[in-house]
Amino acid sequence: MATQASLASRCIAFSLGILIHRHIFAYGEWHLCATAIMRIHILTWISIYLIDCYHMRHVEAIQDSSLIALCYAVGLFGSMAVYRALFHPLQEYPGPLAARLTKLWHVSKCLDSRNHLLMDEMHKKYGDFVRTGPNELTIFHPETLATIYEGINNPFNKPAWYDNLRPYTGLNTHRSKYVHKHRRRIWDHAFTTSALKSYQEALKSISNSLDEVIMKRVGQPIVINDPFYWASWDLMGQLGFSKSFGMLQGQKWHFAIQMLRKGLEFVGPFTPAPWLVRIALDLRPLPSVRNFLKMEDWCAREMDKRIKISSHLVAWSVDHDRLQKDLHTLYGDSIAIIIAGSDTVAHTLIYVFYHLARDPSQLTKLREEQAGIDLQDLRQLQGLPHLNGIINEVLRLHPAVPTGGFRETPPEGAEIGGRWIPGNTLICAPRWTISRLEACFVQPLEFIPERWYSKPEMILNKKAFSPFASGPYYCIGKNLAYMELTYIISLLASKYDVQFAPGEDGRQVVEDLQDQFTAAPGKLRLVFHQRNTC
Ligand code: HEM
Repeated sequence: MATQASLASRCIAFSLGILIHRHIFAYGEWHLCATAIMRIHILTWISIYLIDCYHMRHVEAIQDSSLIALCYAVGLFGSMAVYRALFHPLQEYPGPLAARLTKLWHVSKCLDSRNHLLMDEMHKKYGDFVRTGPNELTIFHPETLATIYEGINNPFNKPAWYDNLRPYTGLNTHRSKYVHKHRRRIWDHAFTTSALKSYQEALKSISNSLDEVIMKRVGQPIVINDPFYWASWDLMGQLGFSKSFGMLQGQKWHFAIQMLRKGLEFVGPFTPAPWLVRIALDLRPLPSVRNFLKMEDWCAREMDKRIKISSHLVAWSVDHDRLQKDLHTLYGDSIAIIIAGSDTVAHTLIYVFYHLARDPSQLTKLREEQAGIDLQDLRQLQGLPHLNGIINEVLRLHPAVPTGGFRETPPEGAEIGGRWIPGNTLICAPRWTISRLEACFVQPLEFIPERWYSKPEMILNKKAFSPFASGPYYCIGKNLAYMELTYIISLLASKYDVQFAPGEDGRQVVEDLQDQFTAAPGKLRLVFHQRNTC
């Protein structure tokens, strides 16, 4: 009798697993409730065990409840696996079998945060359209970036990944187009031409501090990553919170930024599975997760002190008497300012100087076009073709956001690169591979700044170049980034010769690059020499 009851309960558990998949989990988004779902399942398991304890011995109760849980799991995950492998609308697209079944495949492959290399390998193996998740396509067709981003009324949506900062939501993470449009208008005030002009003084002062740091180490090997990160973070601290982090002055990392950079380490491996990010943030099992949360708190506290770029954002909430209501948005915005504005620029500077050290003729060309130019006049610098060519070529070969910037097709589906993609499919378009396609650039792996001004025939398809994205979510800091890059590169190029440090061959900076949504380059050791102007 007891055996029959146990068998019946296991059959019920198995069927329940299938039903829950087919009628509940197969619809809508569940990532935000991932921790609650996990807890409900564990509690149910414990409850079954306690009920069993009334009419069984302790060991039998454990066995029985575990078998019921196992049958339920087989029903649930079995149903998912059969549907994903055999009946899913993305069925026709090639890709690894494990990737069709679960995103845990992707997580396991990204433990070293080299998603850009993994995706490149997928492209070589499977072609332009690869199924990299149960409901995800990674598309390498040159048209993809333009299709998913461009156009004021672009129908593509931001997917679940952008909920990672919840409850905070910054400009870059609003998924509602309506809310984003409204917040973007407020942000726009901080990036007008006159606002950018008002940031020049801070930029020049921080660039001078950077110059002093390099000057002190002239003739000696220097890991250039540190000063470039310090400079870009100090500037964002100054603009975002009206307070530099003081890293260039102290020549050491600020604790909050150190926490942030350690915290970002968990973004790389967990990026493919937003539900896993949610569980990690709620349960805080890893030091990197705790660091990330500490950094969020720090940003929230600094935002309370507001000013400069932030002052434009805070002023609107104050004027509309909704400061308290907007706090989570303002905290999210402060995280957006410092992460989006600092990591990206430092990354780009590191690769610019990597290329200058590899090919000294680039420095010569930069100096030739500097002749007769007032290096303090940022407008003149922005018109220099070779300088801009170098920046664009670095952004092409080393995009600061190598694979991130995911989108979801609209519910009715969409065409990308001549193929119809079903609705609500997650689309990944890895810039790192697309901007190196032979179909789009002549000698795609070579560093040729001239292709951006005197050799346009070397660009076969400009749509493959989208380092700042485009359309309604394009990078609001693009002009600020060019302003920073042109000024800092010109200043250092005019004063120093640069070469690889003894024993440095430039491989580490490229090979150790980590893709953590924004990218973290490997170490680069350089030697700066004061320029001989005689
Ligand atoms: C080389 C420098 C930079 C690069 C390559 C870059 C790249 C990008 C990209 C690709 C996006 C779109 C991300 C997505 O779709 O999820 C983006 C968005 C954004 N960037 Fe940048 N960025 C740079 C510098 C900056 C700077 C200096 C700031 C200044 C605060 C900034 C602030 C932002 C913000 C706030 C967004 C979100 C815009 C929105 O959703 O409306 N970025 N950036």
